[in-house]
Amino acid sequence: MNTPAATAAGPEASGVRRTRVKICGLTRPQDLDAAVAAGADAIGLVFYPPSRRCLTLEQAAALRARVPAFVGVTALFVNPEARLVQQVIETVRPDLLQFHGEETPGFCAGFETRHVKAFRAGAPGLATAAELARACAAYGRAAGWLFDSYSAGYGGSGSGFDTALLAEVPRDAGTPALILSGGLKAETVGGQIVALAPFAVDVSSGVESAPGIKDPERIQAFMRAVRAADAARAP
Ligand SMILES: O=C(O)c1ccccc1NCC(=O)[C@H](O)[C@H](O)COP(=O)(O)O
Repeated sequence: MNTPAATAAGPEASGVRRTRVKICGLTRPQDLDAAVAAGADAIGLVFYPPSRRCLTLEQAAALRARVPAFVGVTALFVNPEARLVQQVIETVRPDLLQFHGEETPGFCAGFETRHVKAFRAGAPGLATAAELARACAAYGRAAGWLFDSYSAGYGGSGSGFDTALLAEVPRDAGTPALILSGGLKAETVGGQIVALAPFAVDVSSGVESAPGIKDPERIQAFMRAVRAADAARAP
């Protein structure tokens, strides 16, 4: 469960006043349009075959073509072959790669496209705040560190984690952006934003009616909750 525990990083730590939002695991054009219309900053496309949200290159390229200027596209992988990542880069042209598996820092940084490294908070080796902070430090070339829950599978599970584990994650200017994820929904995201001041939040299950099927009303409710929390913590 996501608990808005106090951490070393208070709402002022990042200086962020508008929390960025990524809607992840899109599979249908109408869901993409709904995310863009609701004001999402970025969308995520999954390239992990066991996932019910996994796309073919052709499906992903068709979705990508609908994304307007200034909305980012992120391609998600779990322990991929470099060849798949390269194919996605060439076919889909994502703005960011997002790695959810045990990819090494060198692998993640070995492509011309920048990346986000996802961490499963609470997993063996990432089960204390100090362990999580140490793991982040190894991925200093990432554009962002995304914190997800530790559950069966590698992500998009809809379950949260104890956010006290984020207490030692570096938040200095110039460090990778802190992206909060894992089981967020309209009812809970505001409290997390006020407590943790993440640079961005990332949601999939919490705006779905079924895996891979987004619900426009849940997307809108999620965006409203984020904006209300931003307003609540404005100076
Ligand atoms: O969506 C998937 O099926 C998936 C599979 C493997 C790795 C990552 C995956 N999704 C990641 C995300 O959707 C988000 O980054 C994050 O995990 C949020 O998930 P949720 O708890 O469902 O909001």
